[in-house]
Amino acid sequence: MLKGIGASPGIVLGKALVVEDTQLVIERKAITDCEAEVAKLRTAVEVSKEELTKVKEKALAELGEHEAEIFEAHLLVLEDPELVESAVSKINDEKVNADFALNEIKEMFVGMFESMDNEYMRERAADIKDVTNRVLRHILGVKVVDLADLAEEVVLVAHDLTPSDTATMDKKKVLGFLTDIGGRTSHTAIMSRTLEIAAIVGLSDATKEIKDGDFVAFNGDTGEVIISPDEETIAKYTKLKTDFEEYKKALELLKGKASITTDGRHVELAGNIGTPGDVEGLIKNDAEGVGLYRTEFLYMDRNDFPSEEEQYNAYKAVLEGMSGKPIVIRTLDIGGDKKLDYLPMDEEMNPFLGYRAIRLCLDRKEIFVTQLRALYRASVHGKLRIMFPMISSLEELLQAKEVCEEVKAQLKAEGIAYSEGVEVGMMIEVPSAAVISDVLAKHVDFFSIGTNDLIQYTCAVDRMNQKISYLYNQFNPAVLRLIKMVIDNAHKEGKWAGMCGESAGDQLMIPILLGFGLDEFSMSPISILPARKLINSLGFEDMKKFSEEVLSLGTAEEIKAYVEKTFSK
Ligand SMILES: C=C(OP(=O)(O)O)C(=O)O
Ligand SMILES: [Mg+2]
Repeated sequence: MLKGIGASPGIVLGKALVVEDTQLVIERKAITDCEAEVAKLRTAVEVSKEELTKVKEKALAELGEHEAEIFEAHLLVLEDPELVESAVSKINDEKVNADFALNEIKEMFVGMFESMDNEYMRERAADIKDVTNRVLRHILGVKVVDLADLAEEVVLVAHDLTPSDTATMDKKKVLGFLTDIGGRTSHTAIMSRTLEIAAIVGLSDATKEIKDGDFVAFNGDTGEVIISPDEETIAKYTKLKTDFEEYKKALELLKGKASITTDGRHVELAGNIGTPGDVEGLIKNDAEGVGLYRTEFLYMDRNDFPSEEEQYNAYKAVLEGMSGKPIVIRTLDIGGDKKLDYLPMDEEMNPFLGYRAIRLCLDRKEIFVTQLRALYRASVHGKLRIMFPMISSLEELLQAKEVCEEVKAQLKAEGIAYSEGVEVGMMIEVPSAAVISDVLAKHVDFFSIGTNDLIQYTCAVDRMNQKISYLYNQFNPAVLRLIKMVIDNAHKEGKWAGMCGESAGDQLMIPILLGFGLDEFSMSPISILPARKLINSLGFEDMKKFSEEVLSLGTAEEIKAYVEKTFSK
């Protein structure tokens, strides 16, 4: 049995597909039949082209133009005669095997592009490497795990999954994810919840312990994986799976119902998304709005900044897709662990404490202005709320708001329409902002508490570091006091307070947050109906008392135990 961190609920029984970075072994061989080697190369190129065309069409249909662009770039590389014909000449001139010839040409081009003083060209090197490796695998007969074209239903086992893996894979065939690294708030974990695919992350050596084709059973809630389970275990997991499916059916009945406590307090249950494509999941789960649209995904996996028009279209799609429900769109939160290939940044000792998010946007104002123009232009298509990430002082907030005013003035001068009703708010994820939230509340329409970062900054504990993850605890009394303070300060100024960190959708945190008076809870779409079920069963007045008791406790452990004891009833 393996134990990791339950990242996305669900009971899964299925066959494992271990996604490894297969090392290609390429040797120089003297050959006599050049024609046969050239044919081998050409066939492999054709097969790769067919594969890429299929993947591209699929990405275009399911995910949109931007995701499909990666594959278009790969196809262009294969269609470039320079690459393939150079390899053909090498086979004929030097009498060498096809894989060796292609690999040499690859190395030459990659070296050339990598040494160029141009970010875009350096990026091309990665495309050439990727696509030629695909061809090489075909020449060598190395099994290519094409996540977009899976033959049967599988449980993906990987060291980690990249954003392009999760973007391109065939979601209908993927029963679940098991990864070696990651925590509850890592990319794979967030993605698995968005896609509603059961997942366990942080398993340490799942890729070593689980062999390709092994039958596995796992529980995405508890983080337990059983490799080659016996009959009794299979029966147990099958029963759990049925129970889970019944629970999901009960949740279905809550669609269209209000999120209201037994004594009549309404709250808003919104969803967190990364791309316009995620709106479908929100509608399916009856979200009452979007509480966090992480726009950085628009900027990732590409060669240059997205244009104003491209951004406008993405924001418009979300606003329209949610038919007038409120949509909080967060301005670019890049830096820390989220890097852009085309935006070179200095090495930093502490990237999470460094040049990121609003700091970067205020410094590189042109990036910020383009995004804000797109946002205000899109505002006429729905109910937009703009939110700034990582604000740590009043000065930063005022500067960011000033840029909004400049953008509005620009649009007005150009005769471009925007809505006057756009709310402007900020995330509370830095302790200094929480501490002066009484002052900040006067200048915003709302706060949204980002516990993922607030916990790491309050407790000085890196949210990605497994070794100290025992210190990363949402029940930490210091964190809870800050949350309560922020909500109270918002309310004193007549503003609303929400939360878009992972804690907002946590069944053990919801009773406390409700008692603190949180107005909006924004979470992974799959957590919405379970949250509604819970809230509908709780009394606001009872939770107020309960949360006061929680605040009187001294340690995270005591608090967690107290919540568990109270709600296990
Ligand atoms: C929602 C948050 O932002 P992110 O997870 O994108 O850093 C947070 O910090 O809680
Ligand atoms: Mg954050």
